[in-house]
Amino acid sequence: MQSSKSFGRKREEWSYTKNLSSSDKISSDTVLKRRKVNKALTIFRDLSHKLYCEYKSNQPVKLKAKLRALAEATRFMKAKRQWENTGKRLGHVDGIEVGDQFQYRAELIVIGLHQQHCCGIDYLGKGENSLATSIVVTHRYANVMKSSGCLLYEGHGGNPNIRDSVAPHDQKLARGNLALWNSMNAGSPVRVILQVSEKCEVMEELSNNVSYSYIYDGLYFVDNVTRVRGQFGKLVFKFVLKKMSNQPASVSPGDVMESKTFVKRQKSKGLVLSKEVVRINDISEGKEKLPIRVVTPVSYVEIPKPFGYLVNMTYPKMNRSMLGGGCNCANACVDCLECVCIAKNGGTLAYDGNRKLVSPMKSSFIYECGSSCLCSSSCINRVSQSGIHFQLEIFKTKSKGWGVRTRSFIPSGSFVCELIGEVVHLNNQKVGSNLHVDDYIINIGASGKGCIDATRHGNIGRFINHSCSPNLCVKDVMYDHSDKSLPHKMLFATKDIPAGRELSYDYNCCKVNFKVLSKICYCGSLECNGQIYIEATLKTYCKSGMTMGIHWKSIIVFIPIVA
Ligand SMILES: C[S@@+](CC[C@H](N)C(=O)[O-])C[C@H]1O[C@@H](n2cnc3c(N)ncnc32)[C@H](O)[C@@H]1O
Repeated sequence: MQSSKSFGRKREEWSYTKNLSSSDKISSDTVLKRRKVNKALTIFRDLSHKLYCEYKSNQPVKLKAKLRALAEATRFMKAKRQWENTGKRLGHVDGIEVGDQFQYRAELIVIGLHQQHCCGIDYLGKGENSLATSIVVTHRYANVMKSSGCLLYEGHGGNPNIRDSVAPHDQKLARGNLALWNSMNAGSPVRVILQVSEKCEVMEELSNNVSYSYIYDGLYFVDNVTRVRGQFGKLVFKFVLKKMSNQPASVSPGDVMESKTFVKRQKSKGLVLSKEVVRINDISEGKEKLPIRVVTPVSYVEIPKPFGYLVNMTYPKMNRSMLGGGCNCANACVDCLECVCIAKNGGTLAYDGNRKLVSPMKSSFIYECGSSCLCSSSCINRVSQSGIHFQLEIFKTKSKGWGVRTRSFIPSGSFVCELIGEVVHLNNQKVGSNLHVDDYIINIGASGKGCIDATRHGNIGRFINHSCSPNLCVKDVMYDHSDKSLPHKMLFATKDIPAGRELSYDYNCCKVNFKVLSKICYCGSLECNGQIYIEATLKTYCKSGMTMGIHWKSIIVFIPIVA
C-alpha cells in the first residue's frame, strides 16, 4: 500500500536536464507539470490564508470567514488565469499522482482534479452523451470502501444531509448519476477522491471540531449499479466502482483511519482496516499531555530502538546562569511598554492572540516569560514551554526510517514541539575517540558550544526528518536560563499542515561551524538539493581548520571545516 504524501515530487522523478533520453524527457515533463500544479496550490494557500486573516477580524463565525476566503481565492485565481488543468478531462490529470493529499475541496478545483464546488460527481457533456470525470467520496452519503480498490458509491440527490435539500426523495437518473451510468456502459475511467476526516482540537474555525482533507485515490471504472431503498427510505443508486488494474495501490488506511466513511462503516461490517497497525500506544509512557503512538505497516514488525523519553532538556553539571529580572506583570503580559520580557523581544509580542508565532520577528531569540516572572502560567508569552498540543504520531517512512506526522490539522505559526535531548559538549571529548555516526545530534548554536544529543534520551523531535521544503522552522527560545549559547530549539509550523502529513524541518537551519557528513536526501520536494548534512554527528571533536575524512557506508566525504 502506498502511503499518502504531502504534495511534492517523488524521488524517482528527479531528472537533470543534461543529455536527456526520451524516458528522461517524460520524467522532466512530469516534474514540470507537477511544479505548475504545486505553484497553483501555493498561490491558492497563501492567498486564501491572507484573505482569511482579513475576513476573520470582521466575521465572528470563523468558519464563514474561512469559506469566504476559499471561495474568493478560487474566483480571484480564475480571473487571473492561475488555475491549472482547466477544462474537463477524463482520466489522469497532469501533475497529480495517486496519494496526493489536499487540504480544501477548493484546491481540487484550482488544479483541475474535480471541478464541482459541492456536487460529488463531476462530468463532461450533457444527458445521454455525458461521462463522469471524477467523484468525491464524502461521509454525507452512505459510501463504503468494501475492500481496497472496491468502492460502493451512493448516487447524487435526495439526501437531507445536504444543505439545500428540502426533504428526502428518490434519486433520479439525471446529471451526475446519468453520467456515472454512461461511464459504466462506456467503460470510461473515473477519478476517485477520498474525503478524510479528523477530530481537530485546535481548529476553532471548523465546525464540530472536525477538519477534512482529500486524498486522490486514482482511476476506477464503474462495474455495476443497483437501485435500492437508502437510509431515508427513498430509492438511491448504488454504484460499484473498482480500481483499474494499472493504478498504484490505494492510500494507506493509516491515513484514512479517522474517516467516518472508512471506520464507522467498515467496523459495522466487521471488515479489517489494519494495513497499518499501532505498535506502541504511547511512546512517551504518559509523559506528554497527549499519547504519541507508533504506527507501522502490518508487514513491518520492528519498533524504534529503546530510548529514555524526556520532556525537559538535561544539562551537564555547570553553572548555567538563571534568568533573572523577570517581569512584574500582574496577570498577562500584554502591555508592551511595561513587560520587560516583551522588551527583550524588540518591544513586540512574539505570539498573537491565538498563540501563533508573529513573523517577521524583531529579535533573533524569543524571550518567553519564565519562573522569575510574576505573570500567570496562562500568559500569552509562554507558548512553547507548555509542551505539545497536537496529536503527533511516529510512523515508518518509505526511505527515511522513522518519521513524524500530525494526526490533526496544524495552523501556520503554531508551536509543534521542542527538540529535546541531553546537552553535551563535544569539545570535552578526546580527539580520536570513537568515530561514531549518530543520527540524533543537532548543534545548538553558532558558538558550537553545545549539542543536543537525543541518542539515549530525547523526545518525539528526534524522529522528525529533514526536508528541503519543510513545514516547520526552528526558533531559539529562552525562558528558564540566560545562557544564549544554549537556547531551547522550538519547532513552529511555517504553513497550514493538514492531518496525516509528515512534519519536517531543514537540518541546515541550525547554524553550524562544521559539517561532516552528507547523506542522500529523500525528502521528495521540488526544491530538493539532493543531499542532507548531518551535523556534529561524531562523538569526536575536530579543531577548526582541520579537514577530516570519514569512511561511512562506503562513502568517503571530505568537507573542509569552517572555523
Ligand atoms: C534525527 S533522525 C530522524 C529520524 C530517523 N528517520 C529515524 O529513523 O530515527 C535523522 C536521520 O534520519 C534520516 N533522514 C532524515 N531526513 C532525511 C531525508 N530527507 N532523506 C534521507 N534520510 C533522512 C537520516 O538517516 C538522518 O541521519
